[in-house]
Amino acid sequence: MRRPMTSYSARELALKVLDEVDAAGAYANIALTRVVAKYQPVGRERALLTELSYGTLRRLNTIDWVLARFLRKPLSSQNRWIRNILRLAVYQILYLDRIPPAAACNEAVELAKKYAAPHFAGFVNAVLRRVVREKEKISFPDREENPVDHIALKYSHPTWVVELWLKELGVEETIRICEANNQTPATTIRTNFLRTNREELLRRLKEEAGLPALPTRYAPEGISVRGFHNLQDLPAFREGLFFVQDESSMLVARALNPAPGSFVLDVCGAPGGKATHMAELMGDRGRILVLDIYPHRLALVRENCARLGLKSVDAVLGDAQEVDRQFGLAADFILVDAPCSGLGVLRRKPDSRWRKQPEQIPALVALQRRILRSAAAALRPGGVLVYSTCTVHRAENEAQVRQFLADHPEFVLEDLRPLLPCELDVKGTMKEGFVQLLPYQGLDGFFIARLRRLLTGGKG
Ligand SMILES: C[S@@+](CC[C@H](N)C(=O)[O-])C[C@H]1O[C@@H](n2cnc3c(N)ncnc32)[C@H](O)[C@@H]1O
Repeated sequence: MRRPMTSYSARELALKVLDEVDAAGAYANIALTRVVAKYQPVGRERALLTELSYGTLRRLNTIDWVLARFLRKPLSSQNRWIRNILRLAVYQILYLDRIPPAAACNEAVELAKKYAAPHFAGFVNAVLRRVVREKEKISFPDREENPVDHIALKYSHPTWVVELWLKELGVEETIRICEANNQTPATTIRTNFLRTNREELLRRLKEEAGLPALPTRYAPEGISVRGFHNLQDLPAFREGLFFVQDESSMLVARALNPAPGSFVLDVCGAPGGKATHMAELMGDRGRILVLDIYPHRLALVRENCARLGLKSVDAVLGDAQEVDRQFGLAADFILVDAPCSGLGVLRRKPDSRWRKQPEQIPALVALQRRILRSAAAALRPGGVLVYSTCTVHRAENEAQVRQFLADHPEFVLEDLRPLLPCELDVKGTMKEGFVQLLPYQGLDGFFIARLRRLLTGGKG
């Protein structure tokens, strides 16, 4: 067994992750990977490190609001090590029952001495002891009087995201989504049906790595793995037996359901999660052309195809807004897995909710509209187009598709019920041809719409 290189505790390593994110603007997953590579924590310490750093980042809004109650100077003007030491300790005090509050306080005091200066010890101790004493008395803004602040502070989400969901979904639904976004999601993998089957892969995962793995609920190729694991290090990964992918994402290829032997355009296709899935569903027969505007992401498509043993996928540099000029009426199936605001995958990336800005959205909506219009022109009459996003936002999803249909009478929505499990259909829209998947269903928040180009002219 690998031994830890150092005697750094999980809390100290979590502090290093928080500091990289706060001071250097690093992405949490990259900062965590760096810290793990350098200090090599193992087993429970490795799991606790992830829990502490990701948990603190997810709950940042709540933690900072709570701390502000106990500080005279704003948190933003505190010494940056002290700021993150306090955040880390408050996360443990408020959310981790298994860690005694005294242990969280004591270690915070030691970290303050080591990373800031010995004179901070008394201050850190006093603030945290007060948080422990008074935590039961903390009351959030009233839910009825001020639902935006109530949800943003209690469930730690940006105010603008809460406002958007409240307007579209109401209080109950918004709270359910925010709660789900604060849970650690399982990792899911997709069985490569061309090389193995799900039972066999489950057996290998158990035998080779002792992984607690279970079949996923909705996608017949999916396997859900709990806890932290270096899946990429497994022989089964290197042998191309699986691809790491969320279950929602697997359902997109199933909604398109391309026939073996057909020509498929995947116009925003890197790194090839859905393209490789489609190739597997097609028995690697036919041709799938993946476009993307980033060469380094296209290289990942090729790498994934090589590992999974797929020959029917080509990856080429191209702008999805211009496919109409290159492929007039040639494709049998088209996937538009559009760039989007990503509000459906906040549970996956703990710091992503704080990085997004509402000002970015109008340009995305306009880009999606141009991509859809251009892609549609490359579809043969009778062909099928699936539009998908990983967001929960009407303007990018249902409204985008409705606008497209208004502009393109030669397209109709097509019933998704024959293609996707009906238990997913919480809003009852699958018969109309689209579905909004939500994180509280246990998968990423995706939108999927299936459209068919009529054989002749328009509807009227
Ligand atoms: C949601 S991701 C696609 C994920 C991919 N379908 C998969 O399953 O692995 C959106 C992709 O669109 C690409 N993209 C953004 N603007 C584009 C454009 N104008 N033309 C083509 N691709 C674009 C991004 O680089 C990104 O890889």
